[in-house]
Amino acid sequence: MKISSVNEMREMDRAAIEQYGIIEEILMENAGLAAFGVIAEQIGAEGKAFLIFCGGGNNGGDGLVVARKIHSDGGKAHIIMLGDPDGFRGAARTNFNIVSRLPVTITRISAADEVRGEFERCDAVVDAIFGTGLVRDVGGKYREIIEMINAARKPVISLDIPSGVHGDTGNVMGVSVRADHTITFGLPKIGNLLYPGYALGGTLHVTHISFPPSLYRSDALHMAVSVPPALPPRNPDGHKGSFGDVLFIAGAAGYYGAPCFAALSFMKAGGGYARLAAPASVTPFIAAKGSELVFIPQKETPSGSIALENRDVLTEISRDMDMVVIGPGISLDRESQELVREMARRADVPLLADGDGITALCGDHTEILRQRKAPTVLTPHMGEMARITGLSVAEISADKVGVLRRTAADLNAVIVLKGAHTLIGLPDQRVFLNMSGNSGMATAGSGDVLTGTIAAMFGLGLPLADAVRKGVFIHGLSGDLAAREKGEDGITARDITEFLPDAMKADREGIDSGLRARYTIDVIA
Ligand SMILES: NC(=O)C1=CN([C@@H]2O[C@H](COP(=O)(O)OP(=O)(O)OC[C@H]3O[C@@H](n4cnc5c(N)ncnc54)[C@H](O)[C@@H]3O)[C@@H](O)[C@H]2O)[C@@H](O)CC1
Ligand SMILES: [K+]
Repeated sequence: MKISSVNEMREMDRAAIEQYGIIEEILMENAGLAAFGVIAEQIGAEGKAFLIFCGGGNNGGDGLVVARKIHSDGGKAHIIMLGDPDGFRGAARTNFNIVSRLPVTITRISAADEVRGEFERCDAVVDAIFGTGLVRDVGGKYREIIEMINAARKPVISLDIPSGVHGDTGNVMGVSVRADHTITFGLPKIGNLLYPGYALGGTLHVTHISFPPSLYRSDALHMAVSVPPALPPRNPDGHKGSFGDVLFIAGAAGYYGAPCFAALSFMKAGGGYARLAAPASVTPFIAAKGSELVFIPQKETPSGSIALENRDVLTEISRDMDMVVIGPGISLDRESQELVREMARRADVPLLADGDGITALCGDHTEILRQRKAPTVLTPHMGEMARITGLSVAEISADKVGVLRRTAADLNAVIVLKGAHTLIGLPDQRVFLNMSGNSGMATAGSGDVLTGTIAAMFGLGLPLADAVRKGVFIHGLSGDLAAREKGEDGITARDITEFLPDAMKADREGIDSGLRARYTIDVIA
């Protein structure tokens, strides 16, 4: 499913109206009707009392449609007008005129306290205060009302997006409604799916409000929920080289975990042949944990990191590889950092840089990436993304998708921006949002497991961009399977690695309905 920005959704609304003559009243009716469907299913309508908080824009207009439907189906709708109804235009005005003639209570309030007592008498709250038109931080009576809604402990249904969440970022503009269900219109907006917005929305439902598919599936929409292609079948006649031959250049004195998790995860996720080039003195420690790996002990710097003088041998080996992974635990040693850059210049096979490997390629050195002929994959977390782009974390957070899109295109790299709902940016400007995974995976070494998993997907034969998306998905699935067994609190990188075979099996044989529901977005009429 595609994901839309606020502007793209405005453009779709405009196109629906102008190109197809689907007038605004129809769109708003569809929106309200779908929302009412969820309300009827979750709460019921007949004999139930609802508080419907409406702002002064079209989101409020949607709320008025819901109020009409509730009334029509035998429920009690009490509309609380926060905005000025004189400001309603178009379809919202039409709906306000209708509800004004119905025996529906409309209370216009200037202070939150005026409705404090109402919450006790209602069965559920409809949040139609702000939608995609939210432009500044929420304050004054709006803030108080939102805090009151959250404190009331009644079921809350948000229309389009929880009021207070920004549609393009998922960030909270001062304060936000916390909903049990959100019905979003047309397509999910970025803010419905990025945290914290995603978590604040409860269960997300999408209705296409009768847009034709040519609009909501348009190629002009660059962002989508990541649904990676199926795993290629394993060749029954294959040998270890048929499932990927990957060189991992990783590790330093004191950093045994990262190289070990990266290379072992590659094996656990179905990869064939992992060669690990780690400092000679570190190799025996890793070998004790992973005798399945093939070791290429490296000459060391005085600090115990991989020395630059290994570059020719590593370049030679890289020629026969399907992929080179560089960076997990490689340290910030000056020589090792230079080695990363040298390998990025020299490796003419796909290169995946992670951790300290990314650091080596930031700042003035990004030019090396632009000049690479073979594909590059980078797997930064937010801090590393800040280093790559020269922006602050706050600046990225204010436009995560835009920054990712521009950077992937600029560096001609596939960039995995790690976090809850990891984003994958491709050089052709497309951005995918991954739905698997959980908070327990925010743990040391988790990124190294991801690196190995992506390499394995490539080794199994998926094209690079698909392999990256699949790797991100399988990594999250593995974490979800681990969490189901152990709970989210205690998951370690080792658990994520250990569950990779189960994740692969589940992916091949069918993911159970509980998890599948979490990974897909509910579409309603
Ligand atoms: N054709 C369309 O455009 C459709 C739009 N729909 C609804 O329309 C919504 C967008 O409508 P609008 O663009 O009118 O915007 P909203 O209804 O989201 O809100 C805009 C209103 O809130 C005010 N506002 C913004 N931030 C504020 C703040 N921090 N404090 C106080 N007031 C603030 C604005 O001045 C404006 O009056 C969507 O989210 C969706 O719910 C749906 O009806 C479907 C069709
Ligand atoms: K809302």
